[in-house]
Amino acid sequence: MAPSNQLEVPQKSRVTVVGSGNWGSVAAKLIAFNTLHINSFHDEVRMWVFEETLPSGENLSDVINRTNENVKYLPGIKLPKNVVADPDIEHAVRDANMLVFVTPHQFMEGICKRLVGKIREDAVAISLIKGMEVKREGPCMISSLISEILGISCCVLMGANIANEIAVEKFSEATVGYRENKEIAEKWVQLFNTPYFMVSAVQDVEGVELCGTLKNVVALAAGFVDGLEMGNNTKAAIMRIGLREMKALSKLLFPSVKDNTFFESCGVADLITTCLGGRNRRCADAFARNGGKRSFDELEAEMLQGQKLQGVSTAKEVYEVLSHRGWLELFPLFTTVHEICSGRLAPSAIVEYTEHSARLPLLESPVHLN
Ligand SMILES: NC(=O)C1=CN([C@@H]2O[C@H](COP(=O)(O)OP(=O)(O)OC[C@H]3O[C@@H](n4cnc5c(N)ncnc54)[C@H](O)[C@@H]3O)[C@@H](O)[C@H]2O)C=CC1
Ligand SMILES: O=C(CO)COP(=O)(O)O
Repeated sequence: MAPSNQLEVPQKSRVTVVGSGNWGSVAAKLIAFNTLHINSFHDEVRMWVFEETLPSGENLSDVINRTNENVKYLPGIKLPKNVVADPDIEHAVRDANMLVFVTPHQFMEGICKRLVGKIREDAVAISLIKGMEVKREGPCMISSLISEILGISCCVLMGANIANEIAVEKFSEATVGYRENKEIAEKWVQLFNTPYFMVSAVQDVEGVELCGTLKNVVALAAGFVDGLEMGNNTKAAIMRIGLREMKALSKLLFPSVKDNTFFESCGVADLITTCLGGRNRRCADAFARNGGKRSFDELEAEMLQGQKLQGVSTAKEVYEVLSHRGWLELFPLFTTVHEICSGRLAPSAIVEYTEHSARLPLLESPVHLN
């Protein structure tokens, strides 16, 4: 029997980051700084790498571990030495009780299915992923997908977070969304918060996640306007109307979504930064300048070098939800963005249809629509 005067040492939390793209690598950098400095976390941060062979013939994960740099997705930034790249996903998650999911959203269902039965029983998750899946029953947010497939609680972290800016430690803010357990949310805040990355928590997981997801569709609209050289007033109009549609759709889908969430970093601030400086905006700008003649797949491959756009597939997913529920006419901006991306309308349609949207008196009383 253990001597009765022996103090029980609390177990340190072990963190694994599932994903190592542009934001995934920066998230690992933020987290690894904190795990080194906060006693309740184990120093090492595992980062699962979707393995690929670099032009040099080396594996990406080997290069990250040798150079402490993700030379493909975050070149020029040193990662702390306690970030360990691991190409074996089951091995990477095995010992972790805090799982940070940060991959493009289209890969998450497959990843979760691979992890069933492979994670610790006491594991909790957070999703940094901006996107959704559409099932026969309706939209399924990525945090719900994680919770449902893996049977664990899942918070979200979203915000005005262009990864390359946070990588060089420029100040920004982020919002953690949680469902019930404030203690877990506070632990996530502690894990991410640094002097240049200010994180706060709100009890509105769907509101936070829908903000992060839907703003990518508005960013495409903003990019079209830039590509058409329509100027700042038009772009501001697109952002305002987009925000209105974001709020209306979020509340229609989840009546519990709170108005205040749209004023957090995950809301209006993320919308602004993505419409000014994001990848979705940049590719949509090029799409419009080419008169819609080069596909988004082609532009993504050429302009992003392996990084992935989320807005184009999200626009399609949103369109499916709207169409299934008979709401297309209530959301002209969201609808038009998908129709432009899929080649049914010219990029200039964004303004014609948005003018129509601006005149719609709708969406303040969504209860009528259910
Ligand atoms: N980059 C940014 O500034 C920000 C991104 N986000 C969100 O974070 C999420 C992840 O984006 P990033 O880290 O930027 O990724 P990324 O777009 O830079 O990189 C793509 C990633 O997907 C991986 N990949 C490619 N094929 C795969 C497959 N079949 N299965 C699994 N993984 C595969 C690649 O290895 C790479 O890690 C997205 O939802 C994005 O919207 C959120 C905030 C900021
Ligand atoms: O989500 C982002 C910033 O918060 C990044 O947006 P992009 O994927 O358009 O670059």
